Amino acid sequence: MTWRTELERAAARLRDAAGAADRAEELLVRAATRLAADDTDRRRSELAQRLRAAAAGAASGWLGDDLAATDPNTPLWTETPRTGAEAVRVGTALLDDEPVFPALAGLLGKGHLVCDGDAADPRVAGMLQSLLVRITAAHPNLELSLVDGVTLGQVFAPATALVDAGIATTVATDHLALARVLTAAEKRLTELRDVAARGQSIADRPYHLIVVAGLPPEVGKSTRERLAALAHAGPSARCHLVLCGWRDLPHRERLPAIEHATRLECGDEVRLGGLPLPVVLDAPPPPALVRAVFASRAEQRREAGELSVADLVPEVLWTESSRDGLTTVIGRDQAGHTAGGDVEVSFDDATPHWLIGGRTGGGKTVFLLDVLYGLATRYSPDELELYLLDFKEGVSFTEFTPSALDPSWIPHVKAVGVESDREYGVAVLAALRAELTRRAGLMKRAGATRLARLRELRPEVRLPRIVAVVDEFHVLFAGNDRLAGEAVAHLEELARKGRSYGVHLVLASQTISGIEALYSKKDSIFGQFPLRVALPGAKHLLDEGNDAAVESVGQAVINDAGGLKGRNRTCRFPDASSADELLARLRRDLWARRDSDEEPVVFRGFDEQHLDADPRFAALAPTHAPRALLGRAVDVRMSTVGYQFDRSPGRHLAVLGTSIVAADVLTSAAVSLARQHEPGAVEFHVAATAAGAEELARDLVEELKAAGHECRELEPGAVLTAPRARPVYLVWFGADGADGQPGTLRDLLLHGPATGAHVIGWWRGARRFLDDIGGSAGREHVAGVVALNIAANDLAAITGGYERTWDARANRCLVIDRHAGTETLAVPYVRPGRLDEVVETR
Ligand SMILES: Nc1ncnc2c1ncn2[C@@H]1O[C@H](COP(=O)(O)OP(=O)(O)OP(=O)(O)O)[C@@H](O)[C@H]1O
Repeated sequence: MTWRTELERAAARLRDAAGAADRAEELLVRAATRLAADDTDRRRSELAQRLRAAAAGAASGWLGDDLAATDPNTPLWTETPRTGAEAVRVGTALLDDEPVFPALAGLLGKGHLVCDGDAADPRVAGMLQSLLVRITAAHPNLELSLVDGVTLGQVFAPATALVDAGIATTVATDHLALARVLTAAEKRLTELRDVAARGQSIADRPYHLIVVAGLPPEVGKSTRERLAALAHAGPSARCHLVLCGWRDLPHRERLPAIEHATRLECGDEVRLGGLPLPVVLDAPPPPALVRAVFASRAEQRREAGELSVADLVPEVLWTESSRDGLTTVIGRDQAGHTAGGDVEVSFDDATPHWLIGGRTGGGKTVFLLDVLYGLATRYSPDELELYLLDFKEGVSFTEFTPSALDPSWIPHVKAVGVESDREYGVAVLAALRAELTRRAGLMKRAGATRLARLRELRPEVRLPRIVAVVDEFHVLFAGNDRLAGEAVAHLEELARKGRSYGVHLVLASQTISGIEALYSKKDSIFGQFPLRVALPGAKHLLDEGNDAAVESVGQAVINDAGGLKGRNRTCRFPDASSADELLARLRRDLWARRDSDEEPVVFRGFDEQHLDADPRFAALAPTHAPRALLGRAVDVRMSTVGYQFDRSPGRHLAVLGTSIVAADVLTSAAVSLARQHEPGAVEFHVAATAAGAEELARDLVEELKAAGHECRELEPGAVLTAPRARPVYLVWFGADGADGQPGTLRDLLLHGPATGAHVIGWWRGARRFLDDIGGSAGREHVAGVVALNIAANDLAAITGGYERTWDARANRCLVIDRHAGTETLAVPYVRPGRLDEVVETR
């Protein structure tokens, strides 16, 4: 073959390989006719030059220049090369041992490069290193997976900076790690293909390049077939391979075909694709250049990739309308391990409710904080209200409430439960359900079928969308008791109707059983949560067969179709837990714009409640219907729980249980009653027959006297016989045994109220109390009971013998008013510091 034919063919191959050197052939033909036949050398060099120029057109700058001559300070490209620049230089074509033009292979955007030699061959190693520098310098948005089963990662050692910056994965050196690379690539591929199938463009997604410097020795048939399948499907999903060491071995079955590939054969001579000329592969680039390129790309990526909560909040606060839904940015798309576009999540007709799952420490709290700050900055409190419930130990939502250090709060937040009781959770759900009913009524009357329409018809009515977050929601179902039943009923109703009325639920759980609990309750509930957020360790959250998952904290799979395969989006969200200052600033900005000073109700299950801190105590004044204040109800507003005294028979109060908290309840009752009587109008008799209560009784006497009231301390033996000149409250610490005069006690219970005499007594033993009041026949004589640490069956005996579910626990009491027919779970008022002193026993 003459050199001319060779060059002509070379030009043709060059065009094929690079796809953009089509002018080369044309130039060649023109040159050949113009030049004299005997002017061989000149013609040859001119043709070679033209070929070089043509090759430069196909792969210029970082993709085609001689790296040995490239200045390390040459700027990296900041934009992905245009379509048509798919060629990259791998070496130089030789003619008569002279380098004539760059040898190019079509790679990103075109196909794969497959080489029979591996990185154990220094020629291949040099080429790979050079290729990596070229591609890294030319592509700002690239994902790399590196595999080296022959030099144990040595060939990629210079790329450590890329690994550190998350551009490349850790080099896989064995077949297991290779399998992981393939699994990740397959997932990414499926995800992108699904996006494309939905008609969305994937042109802005990063390329994924898998560079295999040599296959690990254990690689079997299935891995080879997976590689071939990836090669087949890869280019349409921006995935490309550089596959070295791909050669048939003796006594092994033949390798599967790799489609879309340019072949590189590394025998004595190196041949590239159909190029008829031998090729000398690129040598390793100068180390200074490698370092400069990798370090500056890594730096750029780190800067671009840093996601902050600031990226989630709008520049101007509260500009959005929630008429048709709520939408916020949660993070950046990440189909692999590099950053992409913003990912939005919504509460709207398509995704009215969300389900979030992930293991402990999987980032659930941080994800929720990101969402809540994103929403609270976009929508004003007239557009959005928040109810936040957390059933575990933790401080997740206290972030939104006033504290000793920072009096600000997020004005959208109506109620926050931290380590809430299930009862509190059920109360919040019940309140939301009542709101549904209210909205349903409004809609009916207005003739609207959608919230958006109702808002148009009744602009004067405040109708914010409501988002209720329930963290560790499965706690609600624990026990499978009456409360669990109520919780399920509320959740079902809210999930089913919330969409129409603008009430949205976010249920989160860190346990598999949490999700299963919901699933097993009723399929219908589970199906009402179309937006699924799978954090690391999430199980059973997505559809069977949808195995999308993330492993690193800070990432989430977001699926907007009830977990359906093909609707996953992998995203990265910022770490709100390391943005204290920013969050505090946002909170204060939002707070400064509030138009109401109503603080969120904060229910912390472990908090003591103090009478002095209750504004309703401060507001007490003399009245004809005095009410003893006893504690704060476990309800949405944490209402004050009281017990009213009037002249009807049985208006007495018995506090039952061995806990010293009973003494505090008595004190609160007496002190609050004292405020409701003019001094001199009533008398307080205080008796302490329970050991340990003397001091408390004395303190009470002091306090009542200081308030100007008549107050007598009664001695044992004279408690029931002391003369009563005017209406009297007998505050009795330790009434067990009725001071040896149960008959007198019964008489007082029966006739006292008519003359203004009421007993407020602490009985340590429930059975003793029952005996003292004359057994079950005397039940009606004491209408008020505060149950502390007494057993459910004892309480049942006192109140009427039916089955009850009282679950005695520290810092809770059950306030029963038999006349009013009410039973209220409450946190009793205690003396400050009381809970630090006592270890309650049942
Ligand atoms: N997006 C993120 N980027 C970086 N780190 C994060 C991110 N999200 C969470 N983390 C880290 O993980 C830690 C645990 O996160 P988080 O408290 O949200 O987990 P969790 O799932 O709520 O755990 P638990 O349920 O045990 O409270 C955080 O303190 C934070 O350091």
